[in-house]
Amino acid sequence: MEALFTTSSLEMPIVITITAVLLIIVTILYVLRAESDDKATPASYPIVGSLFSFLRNRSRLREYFTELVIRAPSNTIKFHRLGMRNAVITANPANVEHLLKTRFENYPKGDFFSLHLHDLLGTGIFNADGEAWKLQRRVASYEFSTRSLRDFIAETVQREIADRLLPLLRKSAASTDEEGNVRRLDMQEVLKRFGFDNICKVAFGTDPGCLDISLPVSEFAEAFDVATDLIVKRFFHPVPFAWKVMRRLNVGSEKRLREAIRAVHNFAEGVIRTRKTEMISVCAAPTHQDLLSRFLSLDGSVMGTAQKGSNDDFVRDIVISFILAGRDTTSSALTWFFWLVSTHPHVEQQIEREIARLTECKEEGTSGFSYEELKEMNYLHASICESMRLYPPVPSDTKEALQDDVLPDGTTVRKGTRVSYHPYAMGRMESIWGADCLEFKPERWLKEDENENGSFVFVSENAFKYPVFQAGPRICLGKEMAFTQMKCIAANVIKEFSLKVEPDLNPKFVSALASRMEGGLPVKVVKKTN
Ligand code: HEM
Repeated sequence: MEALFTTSSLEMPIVITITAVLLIIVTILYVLRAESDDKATPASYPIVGSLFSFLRNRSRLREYFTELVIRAPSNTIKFHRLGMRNAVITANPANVEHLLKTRFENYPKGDFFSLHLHDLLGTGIFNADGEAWKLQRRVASYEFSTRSLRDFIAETVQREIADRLLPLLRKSAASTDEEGNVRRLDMQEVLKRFGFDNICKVAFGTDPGCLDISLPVSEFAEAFDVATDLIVKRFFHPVPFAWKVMRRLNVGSEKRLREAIRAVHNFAEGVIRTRKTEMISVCAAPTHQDLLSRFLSLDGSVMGTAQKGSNDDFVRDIVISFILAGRDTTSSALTWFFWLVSTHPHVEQQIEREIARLTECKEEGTSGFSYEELKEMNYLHASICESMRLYPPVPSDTKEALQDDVLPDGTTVRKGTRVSYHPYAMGRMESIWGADCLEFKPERWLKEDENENGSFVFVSENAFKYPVFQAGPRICLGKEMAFTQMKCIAANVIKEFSLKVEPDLNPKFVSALASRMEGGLPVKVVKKTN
């Protein structure tokens, strides 16, 4: 009895104290939240920041951010998260121009991004700022001149299409199951393999032969896949920087990542050694004029100004960066494009008409398309742009402020803040695209040709309203190459085949370094009769 009495006499004050403390905390949180100066900021609390909002929306973060920025009065939100720096996300074109052009020097990729990707990319262009970036940009730009693009289409893309892609699709069209139905093919996987073969030829002059299913799967391609998937996980870990501890202990995903990176580096270093020997034995005249040769031909002193490690490591990093930048972006764009075309038959018909018009004067037996013919395909160009508006291969991109700043819409940015622009949200904004912004309408990119009755020409959109390829000094270096390659594939496929998707397919947009369709794009390949 006495003991009981003693306990309850102690319990009461404890309960009261805990309740009072909780009430005070809740009140402080509420007041601080109400005092937050921001427009459509996710609910934020001291110390934990917007952690609860993120946890609640963790399975749909991109959609959540899209809703928030579209709702925000100036299409910009601010937040912070436990253990992370303050962050801003904007879908305001004036802010995007400010970040990517006007105050370009104040918004590099920054340490946060670079730290996460350094093990795989080192100081390659995709992960570099300052002098290292400038040098790579200047040297690599020759690889993307009009002349190089013309050769690239004729020698690389057309060959991959004629020798591998079209035979694979013909085989698929003829392959039936026990009930006589055409078997389905994962078009996303096919396009991904095409992209990898292609970019390896541009960067290295080597052909991993991923699209040739008679060859064994390339170890390099496999290791590259594992390495990129695992390194991206570092950004999405629930506990920021937990990956660093795992890396130190060499356990779990970090152990597998280390092995995959080793395999990627070994392969790249092997190619570099072979090429150097070739260059010496043919008196410094490289047999291939690809990115690798361009960088190996540079004077060591030029490289020395831009990098810290050995020249060979630097060249290796550069080449790997290019493979990463050019690998999944075009396949992602084309996967969504083919799905949209197959669900919008009038768009497919318009593209067919455009191809027929351009090929009617061609000599009998001439196959493929020249660089000039591809340039004239305005409707196809508009359809690809329209598809990337709704499904951008890079749905958002982040910079880091070097100094305090104020964005054109008045948002204050503290030094070290991570500022992202959001092409995915921007492609869905009425204020930019009008009331029909959620519809797939290639026509919005076309206007009547003043010189030719009944013809239409493509009209590009302001790059800061449509930053799908980024914009300003760091605009995607492979933009023209990507368009020529995508148009060449699309025109060849649509000319010969229809890709049929299940009518009730409701694909999910997921993103890592580049976006993709969850579960792939299963299609029935049907050969056209014409
Ligand atoms: C549809 C296809 C493509 C899209 C939408 C796209 C988009 C982008 C974007 C948004 C960036 C900026 C990324 C960042 O700084 O974080 C970028 C950079 C870059 N892209 Fe592309 N890209 C595509 C295809 C290609 C291809 C085929 C190549 C060829 C090699 C390529 C090479 C590069 C390079 C080298 C950079 C870095 C440029 C720099 O930092 O100066 N891209 N791209």
